[in-house]
Amino acid sequence: MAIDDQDWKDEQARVDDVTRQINRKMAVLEQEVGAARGDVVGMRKDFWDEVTVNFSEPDDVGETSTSLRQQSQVLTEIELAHKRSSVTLDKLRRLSGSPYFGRIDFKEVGEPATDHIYLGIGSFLDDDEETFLIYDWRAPVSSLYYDGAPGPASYRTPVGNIEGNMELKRQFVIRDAKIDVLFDTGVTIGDELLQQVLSHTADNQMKNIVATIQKEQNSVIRNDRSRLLVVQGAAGSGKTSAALQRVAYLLYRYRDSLRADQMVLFSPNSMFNSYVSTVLPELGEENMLQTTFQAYLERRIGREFDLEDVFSQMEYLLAWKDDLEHDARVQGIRYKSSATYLKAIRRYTELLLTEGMAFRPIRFQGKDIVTREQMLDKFYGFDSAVKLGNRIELMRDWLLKEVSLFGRKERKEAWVEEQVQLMSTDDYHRAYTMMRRKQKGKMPSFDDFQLEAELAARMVVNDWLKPLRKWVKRLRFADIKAVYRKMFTDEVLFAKINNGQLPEGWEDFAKQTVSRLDQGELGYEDATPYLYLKEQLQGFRSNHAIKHVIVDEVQDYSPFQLEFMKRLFPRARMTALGDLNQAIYSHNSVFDEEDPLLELYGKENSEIIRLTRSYRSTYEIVDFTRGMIKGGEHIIPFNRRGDKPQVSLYDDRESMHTDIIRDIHGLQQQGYQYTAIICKTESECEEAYHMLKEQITLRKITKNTPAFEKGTVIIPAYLAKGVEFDAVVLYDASSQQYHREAERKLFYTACTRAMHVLHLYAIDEVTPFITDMDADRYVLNDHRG
Ligand SMILES: Nc1ncnc2c1ncn2[C@@H]1O[C@H](COP(=O)(O)OP(=O)(O)OP(=O)(O)O)[C@@H](O)[C@H]1O
Repeated sequence: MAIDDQDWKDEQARVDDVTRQINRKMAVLEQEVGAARGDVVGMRKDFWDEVTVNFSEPDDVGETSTSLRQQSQVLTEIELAHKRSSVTLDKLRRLSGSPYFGRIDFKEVGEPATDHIYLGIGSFLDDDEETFLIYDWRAPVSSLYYDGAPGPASYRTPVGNIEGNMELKRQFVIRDAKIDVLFDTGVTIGDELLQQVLSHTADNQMKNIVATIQKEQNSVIRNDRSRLLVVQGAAGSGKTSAALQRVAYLLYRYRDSLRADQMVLFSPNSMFNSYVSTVLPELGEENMLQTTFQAYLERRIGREFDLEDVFSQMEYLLAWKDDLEHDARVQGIRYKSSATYLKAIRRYTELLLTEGMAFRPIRFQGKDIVTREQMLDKFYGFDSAVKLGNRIELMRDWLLKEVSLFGRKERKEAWVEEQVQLMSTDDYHRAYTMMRRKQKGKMPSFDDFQLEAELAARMVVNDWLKPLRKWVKRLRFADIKAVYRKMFTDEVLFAKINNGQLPEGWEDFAKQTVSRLDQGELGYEDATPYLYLKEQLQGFRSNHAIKHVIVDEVQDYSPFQLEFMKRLFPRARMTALGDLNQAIYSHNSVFDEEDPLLELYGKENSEIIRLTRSYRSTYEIVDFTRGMIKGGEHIIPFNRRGDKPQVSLYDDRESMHTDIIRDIHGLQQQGYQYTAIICKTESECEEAYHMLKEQITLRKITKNTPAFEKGTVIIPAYLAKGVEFDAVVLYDASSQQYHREAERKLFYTACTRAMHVLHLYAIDEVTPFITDMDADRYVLNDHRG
């Protein structure tokens, strides 16, 4: 809706006024912060002058500690005030150039006047601290802006619903305190503004979207009812964005009881972690904890095995060979990621209460301290009601005692005497000091030589037994690897724990599992089950401090892994975001079957929100990509226009490379700063990189790349998950590379990374994922002879 000149002038006058007030407040705060900083530094320096330190009499000691406590309290208060002022100052700095982005006029039922509510990324009060000149976008009243249209409207507050009438909804773009764009709008947050925002080029970090949050995204952000919130959304529908604004919202809404370090985000890889890490600080909030599931597995079992990571597994599976070994591995992966396997392991642990446990004997220099049989006798000698975890703990205490008894006897052995002779002067001095301490100042006597030698022997034995004790304390005597391995060597046992039957392909994948274990390796598909079994035996390690877990790209998790996470964070609520069409791994996905995710906390505690509008890519790119997946017609492209994707076909690789190089140069000239050449695998990236790197400046992205940076990159499709580029050049979209159904989602994921330009190159024949769709969704350039 057009705004008349007077309106524009009035609004600019208000911007000027608010900015003036912000700047004034900033000047005051800057002084305060400077002074407080001086106070803290001064206090720290003078700390000891201000307190009376006297330890000579008991009364003085009391007085001294009170004085110390008071001083440190004063210091803490000053520091806290300093921190608060710094945070406010940061917020004001962010507001000063662009104080707000929206306005609503709302007349509450029963109130005489209409309120003019201006929304920004933080709130700001006038000098009297009474009137809100700017409301925080997360305040209850702000939801009107995102959800309502002019007319009767209401919003929820902690004390109930407020009804009224929205008389106006206005949007602004303010830069350097000058209004650039101003218009009134209807239901949705103006398409015009979205057009502007979305036509910008990519950035090396994700941006906040608070000015243009859409209604359905707002329902994700403000949902605080369910234990589990599942967000299923198309590629580019704003799942990650909504999740991050949701964290900011929750931190605001529950600011008295929720801190950023009580929330954790599970990301698909570490590059993604860096990509999203600026959104919350931009919104004035501290970052939540960020990790990957892989990093967690590494930490828990990376020392026990040569642990395969999910990307290496992916490389193996994509280097597809039509052989039995490959098929068996896929069958194994599917089974091992299922909830059925989880139940089988539970049954197995029940059986272990009566038989089948495996132990490593406790030995020292070839001598048995406790044999395997003795350990089994002890383990199965406990009352049957004692749980596995408790038994292992009791075993640990018993074994430590046995090691001590053994050590005492060992002191008289000849090797100990030899070691005593070899002791360094320092060590001997240690033994001597220990002896004097025992004697409590008595005069040395003739027997002391005897005692000194005994203590030296004790020291030697203790030092030598230290690693063994540590090993016992870490419960390494429970041979979890053997217990896990046994499942795959005993088919009767396996059938028994698996509903009386062997899963399909068991013989083959069991052999593979055993062979890898014997080489000290653990496949990615075995990692979580192994850890689960380990925890069943040794007790679960759970994190009670975390109150909220956000799982991005949740389709990449198996039901097994999600169950595991639920146990890992027993007190947490979960937000799970994903897209069925981007489930690129071979394992079962939590999105595979009939919403197994909803079983996790029970349907009554779960809610699902679907996002169908796609914002990242132009209309033409979305129209093309949705043509390659089932149900694609439900994805609604945002109406930002661009060129149709170009598909170029060649006879040979050399001509294809020549054109790719020309294409990249052209894209650079057009000002696109983020361009990706996306390959299927890392090995394909490697080959292409060598062919292209002389002619274009190219950076190779691998699973170890920590941060997303500007320029032209070459990247395997599975690592491009979650991020976006101005232009995507899809390297080798030929039918030879992409034709198996299992590759469809990977191909889709790669293509949906493009914001403005999508160019695909192929040799001989184009993938059926493209040729099966209407030819008018793309432009074909056939360069074959
Ligand atoms: N309401 C919005 N206003 C402005 N930009 C938006 C909005 N929603 C999404 N976007 C933009 O769309 C792009 C895609 O968003 P995001 O990465 O959050 O989507 P996603 O659903 O997680 O995507 P994918 O599953 O494909 O990784 C981002 O550039 C984001 O800034």
